[in-house]
Amino acid sequence: MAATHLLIGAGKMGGALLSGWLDSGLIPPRKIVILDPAPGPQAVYAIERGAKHITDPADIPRSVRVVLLAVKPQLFEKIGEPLGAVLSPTALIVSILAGTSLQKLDQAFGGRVVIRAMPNTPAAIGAGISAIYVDPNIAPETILIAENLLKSGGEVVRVDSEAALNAVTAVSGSGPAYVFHLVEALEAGAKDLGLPADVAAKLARETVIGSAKLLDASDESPATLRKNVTSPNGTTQAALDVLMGEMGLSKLIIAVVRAAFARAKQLAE
Ligand SMILES: NC(=O)C1=CN([C@@H]2O[C@H](COP(=O)(O)OP(=O)(O)OC[C@H]3O[C@@H](n4cnc5c(N)ncnc54)[C@H](O)[C@@H]3O)[C@@H](O)[C@H]2O)C=CC1
Ligand SMILES: O=C(O)[C@@H]1CCC=N1
Repeated sequence: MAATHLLIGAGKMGGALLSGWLDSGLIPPRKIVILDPAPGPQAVYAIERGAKHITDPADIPRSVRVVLLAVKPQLFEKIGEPLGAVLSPTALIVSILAGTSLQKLDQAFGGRVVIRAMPNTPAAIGAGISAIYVDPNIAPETILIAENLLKSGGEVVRVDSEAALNAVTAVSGSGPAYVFHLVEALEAGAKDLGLPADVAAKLARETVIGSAKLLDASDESPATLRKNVTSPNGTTQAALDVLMGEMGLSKLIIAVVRAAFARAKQLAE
């Protein structure tokens, strides 16, 4: 069975998407080639099941038709053009690199169809959200191939400008880190009140997991679910007076996503 799909960079995000391909049965392992000098655990699992592992771009099979590019943006500067020289001229390139513009990608992969996407790590368990931007001239069947690569990791939305991908990166690409830090912060708050470390960690973790599951299962908005916790003049009200006050979380999160957005734009320069 000739390999058709190439993953370049099988680290945290490339590996997460690779897990989705295998778990959903979208691509059989024998059709996958992994180019990475130090593949992560999901890639090792795929290689054990028949995916081909290479470390030299010269070994990329000519049969490869679809490429998922998932190396660090800084590395792309070095390996982009050499890759362009060896890939099939008809290969479709899907790039998940933060802030790496289509213009830069086209310089390396000129003549090939290139689609930019921004996934997130919950894709590893099929609970991700990805956004893609596609040039309006790209054929629907080609777009479908790119969407399917991401759909095995969760939901996919389309944005209508390349610039919007930098905002997506700041919100959902980096977003899981904000939520995990919320767990860390809640744990710190629990310890500050004198709870034992193991109890603090469990309370924080299960509160975030349970709230996310409730949000997922409920038809109510996040605002209604928040109000459902809040008794007039009760404890939650006292907390929300701080959380939603003058220097509250909304202002902080707006500053947070703006910082990520600025960095994504900087990477594109
Ligand atoms: N981690 C995340 O949550 C997300 C990451 N991204 C994007 O995904 C890309 C990868 O990020 P991570 O997976 O976090 O990084 P990572 O460092 O976990 O993975 C990068 C992989 O590239 C490999 N690599 C190094 N040199 C290579 C070479 N010459 N050829 C092929 N592979 C090589 C490394 O061994 C590593 O396995 C970045 O461009 C990032 O912007 C996008 C969305 C979310
Ligand atoms: O931190 C980063 O640059 C990448 C992009 C989105 C999540 N991780």
